[in-house]
Amino acid sequence: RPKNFPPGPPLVPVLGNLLEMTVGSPLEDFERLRKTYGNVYSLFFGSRPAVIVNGIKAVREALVTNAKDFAGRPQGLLVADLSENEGVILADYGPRWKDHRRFALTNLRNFGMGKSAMEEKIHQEIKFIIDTMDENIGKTMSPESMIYLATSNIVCRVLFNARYNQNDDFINVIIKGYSENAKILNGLSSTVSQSMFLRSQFGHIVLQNLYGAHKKTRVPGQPRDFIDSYLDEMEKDTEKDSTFSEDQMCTFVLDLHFAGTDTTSNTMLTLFLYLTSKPQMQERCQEEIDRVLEGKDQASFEDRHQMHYMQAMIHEVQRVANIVPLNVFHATVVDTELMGYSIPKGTLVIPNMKSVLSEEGQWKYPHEFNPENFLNEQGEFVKPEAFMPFSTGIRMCLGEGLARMELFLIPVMLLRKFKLIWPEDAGEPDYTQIFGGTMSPQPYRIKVQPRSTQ
Ligand code: HEM
Repeated sequence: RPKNFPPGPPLVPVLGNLLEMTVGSPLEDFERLRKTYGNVYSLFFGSRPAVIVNGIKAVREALVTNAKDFAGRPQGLLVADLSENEGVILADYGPRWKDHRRFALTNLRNFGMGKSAMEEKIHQEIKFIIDTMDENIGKTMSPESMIYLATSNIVCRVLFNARYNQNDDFINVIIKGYSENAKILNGLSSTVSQSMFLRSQFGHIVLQNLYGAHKKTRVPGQPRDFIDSYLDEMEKDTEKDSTFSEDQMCTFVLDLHFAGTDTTSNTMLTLFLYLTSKPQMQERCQEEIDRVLEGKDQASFEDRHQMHYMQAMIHEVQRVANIVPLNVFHATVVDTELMGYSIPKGTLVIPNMKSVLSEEGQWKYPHEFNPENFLNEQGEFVKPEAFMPFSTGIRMCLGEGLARMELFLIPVMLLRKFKLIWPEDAGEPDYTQIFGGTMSPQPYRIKVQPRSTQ
């Protein structure tokens, strides 16, 4: 270890600390090592050093106080190499990332994020979910593909001004590939061919179908969606060192679609798992929803301020679901310091989000599922500082506004109409998660009944 580098377990030649890690589920290893070496420690994956950052104090010092120093993405990991530093999620800190992040934020807002225009897009998709659930009344169903389709379509409406059906190629090829891709996004395991296949398929679909069609029908300066806007930007920015290009656009659009679909749907699926298997909590949400929405056709995002328990339930699910458990890996862009240790430029940095989302001292009930974690003594919704499933600092999730709208409107509208029942023959609910770059719940089925009050 370099001088004043964070401590860690002894190194084995060639392997470094790889023998310390359990393949497929390193989260418990990270927690065990934290107890021995403290909140900032180091591990060597082969010869590559990594610093694991735990607990709110250290995570904030890295990602907020020293935000720029820690805003890079590791280079030389398999998946980052494949995307050749394109897109936004894995792009290293620099002009290309900055331009595209700014473009994404501006256009998400222009196409409705945080506004009623986005609520409308979400409500249109909710109608399709309700139709699917109506068709399944009295039966048991797996909610997985229904939820994936809805979250994918909400992002597609913004990116391409389009939605897809269950049988479209787009959904079959892309969405099914995501569960594999999520596991390799951080380069933890290496189904590289899968990722390459996915990227080339997606590139093909975007370039051949969407891009071509957009080019023919667009009116410059009057963008209908992200792709039109990107084309405007490419025309505007004709300087040699422009960071906007056709190739770049493909990865960028894939990034936004992937980031917006996989995370949101796995969170939503976890929410439905808890709502279905904890009927008393479900009923308490429904009482609140009925009271606040009385006389209204549909919920609006503003209604959340009157729905303290529902909000607490959603946030508690996000806390325990810990959907992006090791964040997206960061890297230092200069020689810097963290909690008194020296961290050289280019070091891989892994913020361990679980260590914050269940940190003792930050939560009333750090180790159990309990919406009271987000309620004060008056029963009002409060958000503790340690709630950071979207990360924090200058690289934090740029789709939080959209995700929060979906995570509120979809369950509220469904709980208003349907009772979700844990099937009698389903056995005990299994809350253990499947580990990956994005965590997912174990597959489960629900039984759907119309609400008697409706
Ligand atoms: C529940 C849903 C979501 C969760 C939990 C989530 C979480 C995260 C996390 C932890 C990061 C890494 C931040 C960092 O590196 O410090 C991230 C990055 C990102 N997210 Fe999300 N996200 C969600 C939904 C979305 C949605 C809906 C979109 C867009 C449509 C989106 C787009 C992105 C993008 C583009 C990045 C990369 C930002 C950058 O590198 O500068 N996410 N997200």
